[in-house]
Amino acid sequence: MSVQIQVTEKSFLKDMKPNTVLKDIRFELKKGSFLTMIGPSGCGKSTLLKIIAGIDTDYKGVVVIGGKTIRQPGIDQGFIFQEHRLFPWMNVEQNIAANLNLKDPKVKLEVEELIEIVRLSGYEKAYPSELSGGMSQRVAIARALLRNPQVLLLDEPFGALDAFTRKHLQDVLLDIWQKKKITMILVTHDIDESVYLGTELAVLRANPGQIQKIIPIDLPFPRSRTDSSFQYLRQTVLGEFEKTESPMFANGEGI
Ligand SMILES: Nc1ncnc2c1ncn2[C@@H]1O[C@H](COP(=O)(O)OP(=O)(O)OP(=O)(O)O)[C@@H](O)[C@H]1O
Repeated sequence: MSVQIQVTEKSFLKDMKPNTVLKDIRFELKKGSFLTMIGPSGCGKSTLLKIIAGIDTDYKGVVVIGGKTIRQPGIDQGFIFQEHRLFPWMNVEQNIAANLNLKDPKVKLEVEELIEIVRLSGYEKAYPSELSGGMSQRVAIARALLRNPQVLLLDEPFGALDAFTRKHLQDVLLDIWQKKKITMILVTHDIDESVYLGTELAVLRANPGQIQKIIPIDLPFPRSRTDSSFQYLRQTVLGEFEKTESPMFANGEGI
């Protein structure tokens, strides 16, 4: 399903006055795109994601997913947070099924398939306390996928993980994206991650949050971080960062 986003204005109250956080954000994604989004802290990335998810409806504009105007959260918009938010009293398969009945053979089969896709076979009966952060995040991803979302929205999903686990989960996510052909929108603070995953990359600037540039990432998959074309795109993204004039970008690290 295609995604059309038009956020003409989003404000929050600050010191009793409206403070414009997002302004004139307009873009369209084709079905199966993978948009990565980066920008300085506080530029409104999470707010934009919540608007697309239908969690925040207090803004001027419209979000249309597959021809339907989004006015509330729904199963078409899966949302993955930085922390996994699993139920501690449920095991892996119960967490994935959540409010769906695991005794239903169709649900059970789909849960089993997803456990394989997110590479958690053997951990079906494990509880969140027995899982690493990366494993827990894979459970959260499987739970969202079971609802067959049109769009999967991911807010810094790997931000709390170590570099090795993060790289592994990036490949798991790409695998899911290729198998399920879901449109993905992922917010990250990591330039490498944004170039490694995205088919297009949006750089946002702050005060108010606006799109600085949308950069197409035309590299074939699987991608190699050491390729000169990868490095070239990384530099292009860095150049756009510097234009956002945040001192945090100056050393070329993550944001
Ligand atoms: N519920 C709220 N009430 C008031 N202001 C808010 C609220 N949520 C976000 N803001 C403000 O909106 C701006 C954008 O916040 P948001 O969390 O979307 O930024 P972000 O780009 O995701 O930041 P970060 O990269 O640090 O996570 C910030 O100035 C923040 O203080």
